[in-house]
Amino acid sequence: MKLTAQHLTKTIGEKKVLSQVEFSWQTGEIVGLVGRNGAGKTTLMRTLVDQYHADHGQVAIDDQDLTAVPEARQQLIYIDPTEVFFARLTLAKLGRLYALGYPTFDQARYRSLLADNDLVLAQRYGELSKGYQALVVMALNLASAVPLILLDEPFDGLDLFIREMIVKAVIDEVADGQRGFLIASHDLAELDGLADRVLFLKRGTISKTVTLEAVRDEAAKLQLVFPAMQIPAAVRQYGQILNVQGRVITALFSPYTAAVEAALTAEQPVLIEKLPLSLSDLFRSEYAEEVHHD
Ligand SMILES: Nc1ncnc2c1ncn2[C@@H]1O[C@H](COP(=O)(O)OP(=O)(O)OP(=O)(O)O)[C@@H](O)[C@H]1O
Repeated sequence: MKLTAQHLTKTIGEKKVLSQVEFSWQTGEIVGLVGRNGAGKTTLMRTLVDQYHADHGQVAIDDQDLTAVPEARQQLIYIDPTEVFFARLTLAKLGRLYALGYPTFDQARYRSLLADNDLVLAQRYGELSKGYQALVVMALNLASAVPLILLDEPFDGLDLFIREMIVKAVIDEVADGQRGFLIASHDLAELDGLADRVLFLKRGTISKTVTLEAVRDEAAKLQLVFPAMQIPAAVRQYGQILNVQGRVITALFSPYTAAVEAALTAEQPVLIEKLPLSLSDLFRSEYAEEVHHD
């Protein structure tokens, strides 16, 4: 099953929050969604499920346009625990509520997921700590048995063990290819190990899509020191400077080809060393220019 978003545009007040957003995502895939604060990640999720009506554009699941075939939305879930009703409801009531919206909802699985974490049906959502609230949201997502699951900041404020539980649940769920996750997160380290592909949201649109494995094959993060104090032109021409400390330059070269390597070697570096390339480096490189402009 595949979700396709095309030309999605959403203006809120005077602000064009989303502009011509295009991407696809399918079951079996874990896709990360990253962007700076206010980039529009939550708005994108809300627009995908029609909580916000798009001004333009389409969202389709397989070949079914969600506006023309609204029941196809039951293949897609976005739980927004900031909705006011959440806090006052018991976990039992939340289960019943989601079972109304999602006919596939499995009450037995919901109860068992809660019990695994010592959560009791009579407890009110609003009385739980942040980590346990996150586990309830995950239990609702999984019990809904919906193929395409949107997670908005699922790791925010969670301790290591609860984070690991959520990561494990996501990995287990995609293993048989029946489910897919789109995860918006600022936890780049967590997404790095988890996402197959990462969408970068910038100025309201998907500015870049990165398959982490592919980028690690074709790009290189290098630490460089040159005899002269000045940064050689080749570094600026082929690379994106991530950091300069004294004479030590850290830069990202994407792609890192034989020609780029030759151009750098021609500058007779005193040090040229490959460093592990992380999602944080790609994030820094993608948004560096915005930071300088702020
Ligand atoms: N209901 C709303 N009313 C007014 N402005 C809104 C509303 N929803 C979103 N926005 C604006 O849209 C922009 C994008 O917000 P959004 O919450 O989607 O960003 P985000 O990428 O999820 O941010 P963060 O990482 O900080 O959570 C912001 O400028 C925000 O103020």
